[in-house]
Amino acid sequence: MRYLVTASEMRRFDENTIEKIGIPACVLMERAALAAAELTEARCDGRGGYVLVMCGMGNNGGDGLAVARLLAERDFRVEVWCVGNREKASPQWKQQRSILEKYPVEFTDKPRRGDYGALIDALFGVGLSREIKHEYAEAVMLFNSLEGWKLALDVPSGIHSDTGRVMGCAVRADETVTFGFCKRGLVFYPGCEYAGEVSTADIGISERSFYGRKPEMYAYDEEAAQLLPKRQRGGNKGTFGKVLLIAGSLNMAGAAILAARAAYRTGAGMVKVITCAGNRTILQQAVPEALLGTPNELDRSVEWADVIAVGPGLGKSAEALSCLEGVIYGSRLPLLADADALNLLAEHPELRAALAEQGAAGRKVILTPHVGELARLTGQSVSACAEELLSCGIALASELHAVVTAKDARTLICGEGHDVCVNLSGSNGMATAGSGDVLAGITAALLGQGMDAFEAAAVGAYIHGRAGEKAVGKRGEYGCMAGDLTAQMRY
Ligand SMILES: NC(=O)C1=CN([C@@H]2O[C@H](COP(=O)(O)OP(=O)(O)OC[C@H]3O[C@@H](n4cnc5c(N)ncnc54)[C@H](OP(=O)(O)O)[C@@H]3O)[C@@H](O)[C@H]2O)[C@@H](O)CC1
Ligand SMILES: Nc1ncnc2c1ncn2[C@@H]1O[C@H](COP(=O)(O)OP(=O)(O)O)[C@@H](O)[C@H]1O
Ligand SMILES: [K+]
Repeated sequence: MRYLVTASEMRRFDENTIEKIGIPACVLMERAALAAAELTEARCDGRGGYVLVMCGMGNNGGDGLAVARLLAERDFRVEVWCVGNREKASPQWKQQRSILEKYPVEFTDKPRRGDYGALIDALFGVGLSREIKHEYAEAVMLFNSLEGWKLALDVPSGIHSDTGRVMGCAVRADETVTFGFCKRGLVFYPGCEYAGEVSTADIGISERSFYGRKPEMYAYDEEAAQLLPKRQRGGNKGTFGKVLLIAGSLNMAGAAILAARAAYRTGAGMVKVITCAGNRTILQQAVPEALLGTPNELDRSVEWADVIAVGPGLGKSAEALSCLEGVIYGSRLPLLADADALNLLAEHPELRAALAEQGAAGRKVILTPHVGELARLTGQSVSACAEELLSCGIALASELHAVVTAKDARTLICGEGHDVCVNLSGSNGMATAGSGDVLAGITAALLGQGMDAFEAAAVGAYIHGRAGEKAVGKRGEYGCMAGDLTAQMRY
């Protein structure tokens, strides 16, 4: 698990480290600079050569000046390019600048070479507070146009460290070395594309610096796959969760097939699909392992199940609505609502209120909206929801007392009383119809195996993304279809 921090959280941890723990700010800066200098040396194969360091007037620029010094000591030929008004330079910047006087570096008002081995961006870090304009924008553009390996210190200049947005223009780096904790903007689009490969350097700011207030966002790495529910050796198909899937409508059998397969491939003991009569033959052929039922046997099926997933390809017919009413009013089983179940909830405030009441009373509920569904549920525009996925996800989770998997290229898992989990696995080859149905099946299966709703949603999103990465590895970004995801699932 890795923390993802905002600029203000990072500032708080910096201050705690300096003021409460007592590590001087210059020590932190020196350690940051050392990490960057070592990375630069490794990437330049110890060959020396010309290095350009572009520095702003804040502490990010101060880091840059310290890196310039360390590289000059390691036989690099260093050019330092300072951009901005010196009168506004930070105290640490001034200190680093005066130390640098004694070292053999060249100060330039504009880079003139075409053969830099490395270019270091230390214009702005977490202190970027507005759009980049005028001389700064020109500097960023010129920096980007130069050839050579580019390293950003802390954050590529111009990327908003909390959101990943481009503030006017931004440095395109090959690598970013971020200090202390990974900044949120380095994992969100488009920031992650500007950052290149990201590494986090330990500069002496650790969990010790939290002082009771830890970061509010994190992401799982590989370890998420280890969080799958343990499979009892002596178990049988009844032990591993009976998933009731209410999915598919006329001409939409595929959603039910994908979700059912995904649930089985995530360890569900039994999957029963309630779908319209017209889908029976195709479902039985495509997923012979699934049990089948019709909407008029809903009550009996609910009694049989351990978990209910409702919505993929369901449509919004009267029959679909009555199924949704049935699983809300007629059951307190863990419930996952996806796709058309969400669209129906958006149109039926009484159902939504009932679900909220059940969530408050402890029913495990997961909603898995994509941005369009979130827009219907929140009454905002699709573009507003895409821009504000985090606040929309948090608001919906707290209104319904539910876990919300707000799906996008970076899916956010939000739940009352939980920090936000960002899913970092996945690939753009998954932007293909039916990927969401696979996620619904995976998450429902985890819920059916007894996982806590938040963990089921977070681990589900992670393994879904991993399946997508493997499918894309096999079929390519263009060739990947949702069915390839279930084929690649292996734990
Ligand atoms: N604290 C610590 O102990 C440690 C901190 N560390 C390092 O410090 C970095 C944070 O430093 P920071 O807070 O000084 O902010 P930074 O990113 O340099 O930018 C501020 C400067 O930019 C300016 N400015 C902003 N936006 C602008 C715009 N659009 N256009 C033009 N100007 C703009 C702003 O000017 P102003 O807004 O005041 O006009 C100010 O001059 C952090 O990322 C890490 O690298 C590490 O050494 C580890 C220890
Ligand atoms: N570029 C991407 N990177 C990672 N995951 C993606 C990307 N694009 C789509 N996905 C994932 O694919 C799934 C698409 O779901 P959804 O939009 O509901 O599809 P559908 O409704 O067609 O089944 C979501 O889980 C989303 O996070
Ligand atoms: K930077």
